[in-house]
Amino acid sequence: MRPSFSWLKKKNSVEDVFGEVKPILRSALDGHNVCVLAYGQTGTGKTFTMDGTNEQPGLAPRAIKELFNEASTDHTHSVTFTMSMLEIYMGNLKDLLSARQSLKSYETSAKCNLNIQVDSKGSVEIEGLTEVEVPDFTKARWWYNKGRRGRSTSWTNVNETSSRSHCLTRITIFRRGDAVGSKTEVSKLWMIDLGGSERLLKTGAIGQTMDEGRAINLSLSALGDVIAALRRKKGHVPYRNSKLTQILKDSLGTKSKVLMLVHISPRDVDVGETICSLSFTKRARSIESNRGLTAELQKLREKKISELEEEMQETQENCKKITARLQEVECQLNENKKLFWITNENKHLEDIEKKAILPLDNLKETDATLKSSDKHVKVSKSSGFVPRFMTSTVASRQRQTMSEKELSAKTQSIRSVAKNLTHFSTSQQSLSLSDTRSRVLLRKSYTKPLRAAANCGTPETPKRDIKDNSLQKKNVNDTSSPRKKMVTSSDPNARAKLCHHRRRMSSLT
Ligand SMILES: Nc1ncnc2c1ncn2[C@@H]1O[C@H](COP(=O)(O)OP(=O)(O)OP(=O)(O)O)[C@@H](O)[C@H]1O
Repeated sequence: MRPSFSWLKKKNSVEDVFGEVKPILRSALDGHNVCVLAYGQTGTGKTFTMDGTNEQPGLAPRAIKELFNEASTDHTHSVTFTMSMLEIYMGNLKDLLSARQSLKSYETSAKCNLNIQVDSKGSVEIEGLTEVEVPDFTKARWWYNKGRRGRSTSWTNVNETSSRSHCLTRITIFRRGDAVGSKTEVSKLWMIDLGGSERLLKTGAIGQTMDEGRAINLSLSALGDVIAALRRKKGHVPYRNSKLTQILKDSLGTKSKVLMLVHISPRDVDVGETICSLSFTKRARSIESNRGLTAELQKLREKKISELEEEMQETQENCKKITARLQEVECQLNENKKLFWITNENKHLEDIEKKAILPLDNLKETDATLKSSDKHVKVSKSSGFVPRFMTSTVASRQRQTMSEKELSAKTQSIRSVAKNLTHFSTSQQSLSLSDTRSRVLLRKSYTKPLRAAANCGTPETPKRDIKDNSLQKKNVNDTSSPRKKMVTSSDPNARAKLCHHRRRMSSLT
């Protein structure tokens, strides 16, 4: 079950890895806050890399030793160190160097749930956390081993001694110049063994072990969010989303230096987790630091960033206002559209009403137009100025005669329909109907055939209309027959209204 680490031993011993860590320790001694993180899938050797063994010490003891070595070579400053160790277990802070740290239960331990404070300068401090002075490497190593023993571990499918928490070791460096009146510079070196990111199904974690795994995954994703915000140079960095990021607030920002060691598994079955780990660290790597910038340039850069942020906020507010105004205008437009349609509908109905009352006038106009076009054709023909290619052939003359015949048939049919309508409008006026809607319906049913006759291009349709209208004409003229035969409509509503009027009429006569 356990992955093989023989390849790691050969190619990357802890000593090789430490070679990469060394330069950043110098920065810590120079006054920068430094953070060394061991990140990766569970069981890939984070704890081993950080702690090591007695024979082969890990990065943390090596780093502490290196700090003492460097400090001893600095003859212009006096450097002292203090050390603290804590564990973030299920969102709680546990002081690993406290005298009572051996208590396993988090409820009974007084040194649990320590408060995180940020001072006016933005420096993070953990209230009540044990801070021991370490005069030399031997003492420091002793404290470190003590702290390690207090960590919470559990058995999982992947790791027999899986760390169920994040372990943070802090070395605070006090550096004071030998000159009289010189100030003490304080910087921090964090060495962090992060809990392993894990797929709960794979680790087979249940109960409390599963909750621990979930808590670790949550805080790792909070760390990912902070990294993403720093990378995008967002105004707001979500440090407060987890205890881990709250504690590291002053050591993960732009003024600090971060080194992340990624641990991956060599097994094929872990390729998914390996890709996740690598893409996480790729994002972390793309955070731009202020390295190489002078203090003046840094100030300018920060000023510019805050200006741009303000501008962005202003633009966003303007954008909101414009969107609201746009919505208002859209509402107004819809109302206007509705009004327009209502008005137009009424006008349309009025037009229909007018056309139905005066169909003969329109007909006369149509007739006159037809006659004038006839005249025009005759004039053009008699003038004799038609070019040769425009003179009609026998076939075209035949077509023209046929279309003239069709046109005259149409005119005849329109005239007969109009006559019927005149009859109808006269009788309708005499009816003195009170319901205007039924009047409109009646007119509609009569103007339909008229329009159909005028629009239809086929000669059959007018014929049918003529037939219908002649029948209606007959009914109108036939005084002996009852009036109900006079009007027919396909609309059942209109029929009902007509019956009503017919009853009224019969009561009158
Ligand atoms: N380079 C190595 N050489 C020899 N053994 C190793 C090496 N790295 C890890 N191991 C062994 O593999 C096992 C798992 O390693 P370790 O506990 O350090 O993993 P981890 O990533 O810290 O896991 P978790 O996240 O679950 O705490 C341990 O028994 C450890 O001794």
